[in-house]
Amino acid sequence: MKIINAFRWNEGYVQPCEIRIVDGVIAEIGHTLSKKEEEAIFDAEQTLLAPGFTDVHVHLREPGGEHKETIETGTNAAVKGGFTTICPMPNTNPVPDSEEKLEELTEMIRERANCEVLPYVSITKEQQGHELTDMRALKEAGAFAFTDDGVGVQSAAQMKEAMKKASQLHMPVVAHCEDNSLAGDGVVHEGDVSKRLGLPGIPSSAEAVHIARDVLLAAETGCHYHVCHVSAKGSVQVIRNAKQAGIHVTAEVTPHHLILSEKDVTEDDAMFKMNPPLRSEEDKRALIEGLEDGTIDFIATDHAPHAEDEKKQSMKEAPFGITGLETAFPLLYTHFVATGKWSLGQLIAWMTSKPRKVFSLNRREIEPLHPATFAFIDVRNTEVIDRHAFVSKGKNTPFDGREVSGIPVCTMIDGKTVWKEWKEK
Ligand SMILES: NC(=O)N[C@@H](CC(=O)O)C(=O)O
Ligand SMILES: [Zn+2]
Repeated sequence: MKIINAFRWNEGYVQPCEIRIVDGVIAEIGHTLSKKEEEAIFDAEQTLLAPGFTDVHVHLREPGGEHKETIETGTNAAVKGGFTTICPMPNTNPVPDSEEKLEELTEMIRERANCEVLPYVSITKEQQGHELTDMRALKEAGAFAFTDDGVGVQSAAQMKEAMKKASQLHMPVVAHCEDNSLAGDGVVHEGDVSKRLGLPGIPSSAEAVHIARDVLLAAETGCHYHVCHVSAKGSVQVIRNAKQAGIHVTAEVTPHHLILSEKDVTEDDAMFKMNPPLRSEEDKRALIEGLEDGTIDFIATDHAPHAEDEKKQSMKEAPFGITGLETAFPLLYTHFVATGKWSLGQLIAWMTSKPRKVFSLNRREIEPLHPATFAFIDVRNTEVIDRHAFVSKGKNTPFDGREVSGIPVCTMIDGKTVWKEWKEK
């Protein structure tokens, strides 16, 4: 039994609060609680309490890519960033595409993870786009959802078949939307930046065409269709129209697509290489507007760690992807909340209740009977992002050197402290 003494966002205001935790669960909340003598007080140093964040799009690289990240280092990065639930993508080696492989992965997670990890499984075997996985068996083995993230499902017929099965199983199909015939060998957005740097471009249509195709298939099959990392204005328009037509489509956007654009890509620097690429200022504005009006449902990081030597290569050579777990909240807080564009409540919802609702996960609120699973945020001090200080193995970020506030300094899961930056008094 202990009492946390902190602040929380409540009915539109930041208010001081005290929370009594009994057996890892919130038992009572109030302005000042009457304390029993034996109760320990956890003084949260005037930090702000949020429910632990949920990120439904991360790459943990284990098995097969342990030089980039492991379940242990990736979940450490998660809890350092205030995340307590993360969903790793199946583009690992091997791909979790069978019951046995999913069970092996689940066992690794049980042994090595430091937060809740809900693994995706693939839509097609080895994510090759040839043969569908046994979706029913995978659901029964505990899959979170189906996706071939890392690549788009190129065949419309195959996507339709997958959606039909997923719909019968009441499981979402989660899509990395990219038509390879349009994306070609592009490495940056096709537009100003590809011309400026003389690099092959990925047009916005490579994404929007897949989304347009898929929302029609979702309408036909009744499937819950979720779009990964939306990056383009045309994609937002297609999703908005589909939602208006009553199609069950949901979507996520990353912090980097909300904060950066092709304008920030000033040289051939692979720290700015990710898929989908940073697009135009107009696209960025459409993403922000789409999130604000509910067309885009929530934020996901697409945490994509890579090794230093891989990302040292040129744009043409280096792999796509940047890390996100340790920088997401501070960047978004600094950029949108500290500037008054969003309320703290909006940002917290886009990182907790909204993704959890879309994927039918248990609610996480700061309310009695909910688990004591929190992110403690320091909103008074600022810090400079130092990629070398990341606990993730991936140091690949375009945000190195940025000054931020809103820093997660402690994370608690079921009443247990799993990450803390300040010293016990
Ligand atoms: N987003 C990326 O740029 N890269 C991801 C793959 C993906 O999410 O598409 C990766 O696995 O590295
Ligand atoms: Zn992807």
